[in-house]
Order: sequence, then C-alpha cells, then structure tokens
Amino acid sequence: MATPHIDAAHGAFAEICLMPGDPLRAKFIADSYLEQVECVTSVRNMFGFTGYYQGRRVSVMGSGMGIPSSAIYYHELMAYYGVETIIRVGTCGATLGAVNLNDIIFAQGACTDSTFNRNRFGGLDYAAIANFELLQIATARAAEYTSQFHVGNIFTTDRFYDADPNLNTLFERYRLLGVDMESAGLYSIAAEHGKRALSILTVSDHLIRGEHASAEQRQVGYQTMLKIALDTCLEL
Ligand SMILES: O=P(O)(O)O[C@H]1O[C@H](CO)[C@@H](O)[C@H]1O
Ligand SMILES: O=c1cc[nH]c(=O)[nH]1
Repeated sequence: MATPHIDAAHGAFAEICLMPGDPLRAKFIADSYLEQVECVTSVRNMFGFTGYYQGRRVSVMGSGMGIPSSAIYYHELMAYYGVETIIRVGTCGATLGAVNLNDIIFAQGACTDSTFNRNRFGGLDYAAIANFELLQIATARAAEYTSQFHVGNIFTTDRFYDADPNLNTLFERYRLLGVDMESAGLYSIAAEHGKRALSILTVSDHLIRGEHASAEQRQVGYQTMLKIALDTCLEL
C-alpha cells in the first residue's frame, strides 16, 4: 500500500510517530533509543523507522523542512498508515530575550505567514493548536528533566532567510516564544484527520542575540527533548 512518498507496508508504522525535519535525526533517534528497529521507508532518503521504546511500539520519520514538504508526510501517515499521534521533535529560533539556546519550547499554538491553513479553511484564520492531552503529559515529563522549558505560542514561517527584521519586534510584543517552519501545518492536518499532534522544539538559534548551534548538534543533540517525547509515548 505504498503512497507516492512512503513505500512502507500496511501496518509498518506504529500509532505514534516522532517527526523531526531532518531524516538523519530520525535515524539517530531510531539508532539511539529504539530496539528491534526496522527501516520501513526510504523514498527520497526520507527515512522512517519502527521499533520499540521500553516496550512501546513507536515510529520515527523525517518530514523535511517547511509546510509543503512536511504536510505530505503528515497527511500520508495519518490518512493511509494509521498514525494517530505525531510528536514533532524539531529545532527553532528564539524570539524572546527570556528564552535561551537549548531551552525547550512546547508549541501550544502556532501563528503563521503561510497561506496553507487559510487556503484550506475557507480563507479564514485557523487557530492552530496542540492536542491538550499530549501537551499535559509532555510538560509533566519535561519538569522531571529540566526547568529550562516554555509553553506558549510560536510562529511557523515559510522563510528561513531574509525575514523582515520588524517581525522580531512584533513577536516580542505578542510574546511568541520561537520560530519554526512546520508546526502550524501539522496542527491543522491533525485536526482535519481527527488525530493528535504536538510540537516540541529545542532552541538552536537566537534570532535577537545572533547565537547558533552547529549542524552536528542539530542532528545528534537535543537528547532532553527526545527523552521527553519518548517518555510521553509511554503514557499514550
Ligand atoms: O530541526 P527541524 O525539525 O528541521 O526544524 C527547523 O529546522 C529547519 C530549518 O533549519 C526547519 O525545518 C525548522 O522548522
Ligand atoms: O525555523 C527555524 C529553525 C531553527 N532556527 C531558526 O532560526 N528558524
């Protein structure tokens, strides 16, 4: 039952799927945390794996960067592969002085400059929000590992480069915690399919202070976020 972008067999994905943007971060998560792991799809090198985390069947798959790429995978997994829950494990840029590099952000909601949700929601503004149960479980787990986390609104953008510098002032005024490129799309797709989604993000860049993590850290770092996401799976 392959789809245009996933060539896994029926039932190859678990009901829960962790999804970073980076397919090599997906491989890192599978290699580091899952047992009895199988690579279930590799179309376009967008690797997907299924295995067991402390006895719980879990999948992990890359989504690519931005709503156009990630929406394809979110849709195909939820519509055709029986995935009920997607937890995005991504990186973000911080837009508030009180948020620091390596802090963890739980995206309770996601504003956006993308027209993706508006186009599908009759031209109106869709309020893209996380699943409350997932948010509750994950934030409770986070408190066991770190105090360096924040819960609130973020901004999902289509543009990694050349953003309007005035946006940072706007983000600060509205207390947006960070910027990513997928969450607003993930939340609307999950809602449309009657599924659950949550974005957990680690701050890899500080957009006001000009601080940046290395490429290696983005691929194999951020273990606290990964542990929080995996522990959340155990309670679902
Ligand atoms: O680290 P990931 O999950 O890819 O997330 C962030 O990193 C990418 C940009 O570098 C975008 O996909 C953005 O959302
Ligand atoms: O979208 C993103 C992700 C990480 N860092 C950023 O500045 N933007």
